[in-house]
Amino acid sequence: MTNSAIRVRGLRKAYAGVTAVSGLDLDVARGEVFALLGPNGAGKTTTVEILEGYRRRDAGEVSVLGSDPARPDAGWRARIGIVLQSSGGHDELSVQELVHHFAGYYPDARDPDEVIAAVGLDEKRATRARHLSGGQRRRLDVALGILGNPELLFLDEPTTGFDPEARREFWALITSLADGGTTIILTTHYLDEAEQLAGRVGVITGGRIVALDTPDRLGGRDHDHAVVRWSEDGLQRTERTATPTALVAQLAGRLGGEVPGLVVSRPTLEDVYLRLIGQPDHTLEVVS
Ligand SMILES: Nc1ncnc2c1ncn2[C@@H]1O[C@H](COP(=O)(O)OP(=O)(O)OP(=O)(O)O)[C@@H](O)[C@H]1O
Repeated sequence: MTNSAIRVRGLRKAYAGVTAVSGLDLDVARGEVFALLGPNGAGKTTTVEILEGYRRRDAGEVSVLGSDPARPDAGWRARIGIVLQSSGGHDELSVQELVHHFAGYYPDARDPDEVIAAVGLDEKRATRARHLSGGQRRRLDVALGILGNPELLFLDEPTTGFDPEARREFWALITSLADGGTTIILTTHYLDEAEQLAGRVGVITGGRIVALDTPDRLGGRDHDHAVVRWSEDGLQRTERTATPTALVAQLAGRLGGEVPGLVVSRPTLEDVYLRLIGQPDHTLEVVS
């Protein structure tokens, strides 16, 4: 068995003249949690749908769990879990009924009751799907996505609409799946979510990957200069420097000890991401 979960070379897809994916290459190893980031319309969903076997490509080579998703068979499908951006249906069934019902479709299903507990819906087992809150409905989607014990799980913007506590609980669930060896492809607009969950992130814009690395190294983030802010003579000062420690020591000497209003910051994943997709850097804009 190869160590590759996903291998993509030169993937292309256009819709009636609109290029959605334009020569995308990607490798994801088994056991990785990989986040795909990018602005609206970048080509994430198109790429993921091609990987899932739900959309035809125009050109390129694609292998997912060793098979071409353009020719999916039931055995391959059963090895893949999908949590779509929006879901619905079966609204009159209870959580328990739904999860037990869908478990019957998989050759190697997890225990439905354990799955309900794992997504934190134990207290809602008897509740009809249409009476769940948005965040609870999303948990149910995840329950249905992991029910077949997939080797590869696609999560499309999984925590949209979650409250902060629910997001943390969801992250813990995803981490436990990853610890158990599930390969996870996550698309998200939440940079903190990518940073928390993903071993590597790929930034896609204009239908191709423009940067790919671990969250702490993306776009040269680990070598980026620090921004030092402080107050002096009634003014807010800001300086970007490769040697923040030396600058702070110099300021402490000049200002006679404590440096008023001192903040030293490195670019966040969001700063780097915005730079990569061509948005202006605002980190130096606060000088007054
Ligand atoms: N079914 C379709 N028919 C025509 N054009 C489409 C179709 N689906 C997507 N597109 C276009 O393809 C491009 C890529 O869309 P895609 O949905 O893959 O982007 P995305 O990165 O997933 O965006 P978002 O973050 O908004 O979900 C966009 O310009 C979009 O308008």
